[in-house]
Amino acid sequence: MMRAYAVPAVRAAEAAAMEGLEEGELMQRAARGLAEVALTRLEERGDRVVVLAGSGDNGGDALWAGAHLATSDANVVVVLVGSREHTAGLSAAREAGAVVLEWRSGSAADSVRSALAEADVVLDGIVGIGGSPGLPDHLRELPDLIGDEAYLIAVDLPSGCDPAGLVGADSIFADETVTFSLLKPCHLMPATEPAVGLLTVVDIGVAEPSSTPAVERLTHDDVADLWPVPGPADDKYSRGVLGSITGSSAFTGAALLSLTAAVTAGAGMVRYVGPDHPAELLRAAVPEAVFGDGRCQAYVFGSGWSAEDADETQLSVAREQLAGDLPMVIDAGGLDLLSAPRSAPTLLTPHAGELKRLIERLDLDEPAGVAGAQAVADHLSVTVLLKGAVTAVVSPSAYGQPVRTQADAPAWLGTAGSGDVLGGLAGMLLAAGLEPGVAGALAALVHGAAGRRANPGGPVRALDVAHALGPTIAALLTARPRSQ
Ligand SMILES: NC(=O)C1=CN([C@@H]2O[C@H](COP(=O)(O)OP(=O)(O)OC[C@H]3O[C@@H](n4cnc5c(N)ncnc54)[C@H](O)[C@@H]3O)[C@@H](O)[C@H]2O)[C@@H](O)CC1
Repeated sequence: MMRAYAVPAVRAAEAAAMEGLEEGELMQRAARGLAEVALTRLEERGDRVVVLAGSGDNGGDALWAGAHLATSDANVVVVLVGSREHTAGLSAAREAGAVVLEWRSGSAADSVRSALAEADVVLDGIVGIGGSPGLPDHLRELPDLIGDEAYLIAVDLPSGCDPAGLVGADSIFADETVTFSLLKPCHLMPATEPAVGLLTVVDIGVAEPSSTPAVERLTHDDVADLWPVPGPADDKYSRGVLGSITGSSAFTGAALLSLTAAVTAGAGMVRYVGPDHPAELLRAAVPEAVFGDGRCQAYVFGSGWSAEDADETQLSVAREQLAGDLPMVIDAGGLDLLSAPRSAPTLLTPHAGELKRLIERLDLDEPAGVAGAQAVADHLSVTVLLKGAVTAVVSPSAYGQPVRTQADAPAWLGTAGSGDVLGGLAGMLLAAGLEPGVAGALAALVHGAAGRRANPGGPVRALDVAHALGPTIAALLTARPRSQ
């Protein structure tokens, strides 16, 4: 499990770690760890380093690391970009032989431009967790000035990223981010993670807070502890029966993909509710399915139909179940049916466009992203799984749960029908008794992993992803035994 903590919790943990240490010791540890990483990255690249140093302690880390690098014979140019700088760090860098330039306002001098264009490694110490979203105005052109060959290491976080990870803004896009002991939300959130690059954690001795993290991410090692593995006393009913109200005459494939995913991922049983056209196809393609409504432990509905042209039986079963108390995954067209809070466990699975529509229909204030998903989750008392390259699972604030994010999927998974597979998979997990937050995160992880396994390094079709679920789950379950 990866956990990221909000800035106040990080600051409190750092303050606790500093008690009993000499002043500046944490910064020294951070700078040494950072310099070690930079030295390794320099090995095959050259010896020219540019240190971009801002006003705060983040700049201090970068300056001290610059001093270490200069002592190790790197050719270091410091560029001071803030209104002031960490005095001791700057003196150390100077004494170690670094050249010091300034770019505090306006456009960059030629000396700064050529240092940036020729750098082998750039350390971004402009701003860290004390920063607000966006680069300072005068540094907007900075990303264009850094040579294509340079390896860009962000100190703690890429400057310009919202530390909370909620707002996308102009920022540095790093090849690697070196952070210290604790992850921050921006490292794992959809709006900011793309700027982070490879994430390296240097342990500087700050202990993990005991408070709830702001963001959590499941890793492959967590799957065995969470996946509903049947025991000898189980049968198809106790394992969970999923009702799938998916597909339509126009979108027959959505039903096929949803059911195939649920069956392949290990549903005890799947009941299909829908018109003849997908049903005939399903009788041949998913012989395990049972047709017509009946006793279920959870439902998935909405994939492959819209509320305007859905089949009448589908609509009436969906509406009846919506008013009932069974867990549900609500996908695609089904999202239009929900306007009032639901007390039973509910997982909505919109993509960004569907979330935007939902926010507009519900007349909520937040525009989009994780904040938008949170507003919907709070308004409807549901868990929202916002699909994307980084998928976020957001539960109502009252639950006190962290935002869960997963980034397991190759970009090839952005293909028609992929979401139908995810819906069937998540539905199967709800039917097995998992709560929506865990079911959503686990489904996103397994879906992404199956997307890789279906055709490593190349394009995938959704049906292959659904077929890859069984072997993917087996591999995840057998890679590490369940904890006791
Ligand atoms: N507290 C500690 O013990 C440790 C702190 N560390 C470092 O300290 C950093 C936090 O230091 P600070 O609290 O000084 O904060 P920062 O270094 O992130 O920066 C705050 C400074 O940047 C300015 N600033 C804010 N937003 C800006 C923006 N968008 N553009 C430009 N300037 C902006 C502020 O006016 C302030 O001067 C961490 O990210 C980490 O790198 C590390 O040394 C590890 C130990």
